[in-house]
Amino acid sequence: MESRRSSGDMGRIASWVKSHRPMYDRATQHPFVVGISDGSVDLSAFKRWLAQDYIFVKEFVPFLASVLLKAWKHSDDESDMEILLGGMASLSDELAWFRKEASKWDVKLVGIVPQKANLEYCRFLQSLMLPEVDYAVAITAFWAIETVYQESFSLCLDSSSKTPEELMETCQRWGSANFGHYCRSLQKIADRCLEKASSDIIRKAEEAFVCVLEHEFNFWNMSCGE
Ligand SMILES: Cc1ncc(CN)c(N)n1
Repeated sequence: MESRRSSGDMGRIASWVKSHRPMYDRATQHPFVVGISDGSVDLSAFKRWLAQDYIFVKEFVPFLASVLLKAWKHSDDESDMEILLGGMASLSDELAWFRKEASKWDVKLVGIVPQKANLEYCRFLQSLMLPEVDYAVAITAFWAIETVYQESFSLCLDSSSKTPEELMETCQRWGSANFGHYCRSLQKIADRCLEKASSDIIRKAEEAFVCVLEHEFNFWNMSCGE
């Protein structure tokens, strides 16, 4: 994949969102999410997503720990640690929320087998945890993973959406303005790291971004039962 220079005042991340727009939209406006926002979602798909995402989030914790470790070792800005620690605290909250939500929907979380798309996504996370993966690459992937959920679930909070009341809490968790602010902080960190990165690291970060979009799309498809 060719690495492009970011154009004008646009940061590297915004330029990638622009140049990969079709893939970005495919990941952030998936029929699963559109179904939540227009009220047509199949509740069995929602329950499948809930159980599979719980498995994913459990894997996401060590991934974020590896990003934190990289920030501690390589970041030149102390506020990165603060932002990432805040992210770790919300993951702890998120896991508790999954358990509560699962009991509300009568979804079993124990003994659930991860499906293929989930396994592949978790394997990708594990590959990014390796110490040789640069901080700029890992933080770009982290930003992308959080942002896909932010963009997706914020769709369901639009004034024109018909999101069912019982799914509003799910949508607020990732679609809220607060979570949006957090994602923009991650984007700033990623842009700052990429500004100083070599062309090889920039190329790897762009590849990681594209891989996240692909995995997120597959994850939604899996949730729909495809
Ligand atoms: C698959 C997936 N992608 C992103 C997120 C947001 N942390 C999540 N919970 N699950």
